[in-house]
Amino acid sequence: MSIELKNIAKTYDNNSWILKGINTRIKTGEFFAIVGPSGCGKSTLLRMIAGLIPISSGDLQIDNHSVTNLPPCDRNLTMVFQDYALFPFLDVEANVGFGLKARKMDVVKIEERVANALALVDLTAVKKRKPRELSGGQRQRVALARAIASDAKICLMDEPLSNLDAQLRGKMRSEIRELQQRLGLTLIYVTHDQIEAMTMADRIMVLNEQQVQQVGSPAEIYQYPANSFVATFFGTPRMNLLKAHCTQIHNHSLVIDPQLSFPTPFDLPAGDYFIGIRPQSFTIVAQISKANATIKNIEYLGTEFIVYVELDNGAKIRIAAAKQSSLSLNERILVKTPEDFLIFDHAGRAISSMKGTQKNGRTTKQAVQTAQ
Ligand SMILES: Nc1ncnc2c1ncn2[C@@H]1O[C@H](COP(=O)(O)OP(=O)(O)OP(=O)(O)O)[C@@H](O)[C@H]1O
Repeated sequence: MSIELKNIAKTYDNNSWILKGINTRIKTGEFFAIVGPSGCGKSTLLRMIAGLIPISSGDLQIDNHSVTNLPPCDRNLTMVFQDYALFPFLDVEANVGFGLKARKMDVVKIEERVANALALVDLTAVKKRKPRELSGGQRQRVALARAIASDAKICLMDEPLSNLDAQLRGKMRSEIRELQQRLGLTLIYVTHDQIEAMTMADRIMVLNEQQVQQVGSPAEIYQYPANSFVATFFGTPRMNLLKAHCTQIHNHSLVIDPQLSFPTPFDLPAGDYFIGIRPQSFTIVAQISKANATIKNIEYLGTEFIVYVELDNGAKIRIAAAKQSSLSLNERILVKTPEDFLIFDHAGRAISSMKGTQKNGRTTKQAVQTAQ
């Protein structure tokens, strides 16, 4: 079942907008993540889709029919909450079958559906236990089983893994993804965790400052972020964002002074910009004669080092270095201009991915030069 959000907006007090102009179409069978920082309105949007709170303006359609004014029970969807919302006095089986019983479904049919759902999430052995007798991961699975048993084709999940430890979160991520695929669910998944969104979703909607910043596949969002907010929200460690200035240069040579200089393959008007560089895109050369930076801190992460570097102009950058690197604190190094970088205008809007880009085959007479 597809879901369409048409110009949806929300205000709680008729004064300030929590969300505005939210437009998107979620396709049948899609795993769609809604991501953004705390307080950006993710849960509000999900609750409006569920019908738990009213939509202030705009229209919500499921399979091309408006459901904006329908109660939750008529929207053919189910929801998994952050705290799982299990009844403590009911055992696992009764929790999973609760909604079906409330819908007055035939008892034999309920038993069959519950048994199937519990088998799918591997909980048959603990079906007589109360929620307090389960681990966090098992409680999470009961909530999943309840969603599965409802047989709704749309499932909404609000930070369902945030109460679990890192190891279990990793395991549950792939279990949820696998279930979603197997059952052909249209799944809308709210999280503030960019890694969760990147690893699970077919497409991601990034929310910030009341608005949609970008909708795209994980690869599109990572490689072609629409703006500097999206660029720095995704990726670990965070993308470096350096203030830059574009100057006219002469004789096709590039302005190097004082630090890194970035050749732009097309003309840019003179002015202020930001250069975005992933920490993995830098290379460091331990070459004291041409050094342009100093190592200020080194973090060992097992597979790589994160090296915190200060360029001689005072700009601070994060560099991901291979674990074989032998670098030491306060060492003078040469940071080379990376080939792979993004350019944003002064307001943070992406101008272009620069890797391999060449407009009209022309050599540029401009360079974007980092400034502090
Ligand atoms: N019932 C309410 N009345 C008034 N304001 C509310 C209400 N619920 C949420 N808000 C406000 O709406 C904004 C968005 O809240 P929401 O819970 O949707 O954000 P979120 O992105 O899900 O945050 P988090 O990741 O921290 O859960 C916040 O500023 C919050 O204070």
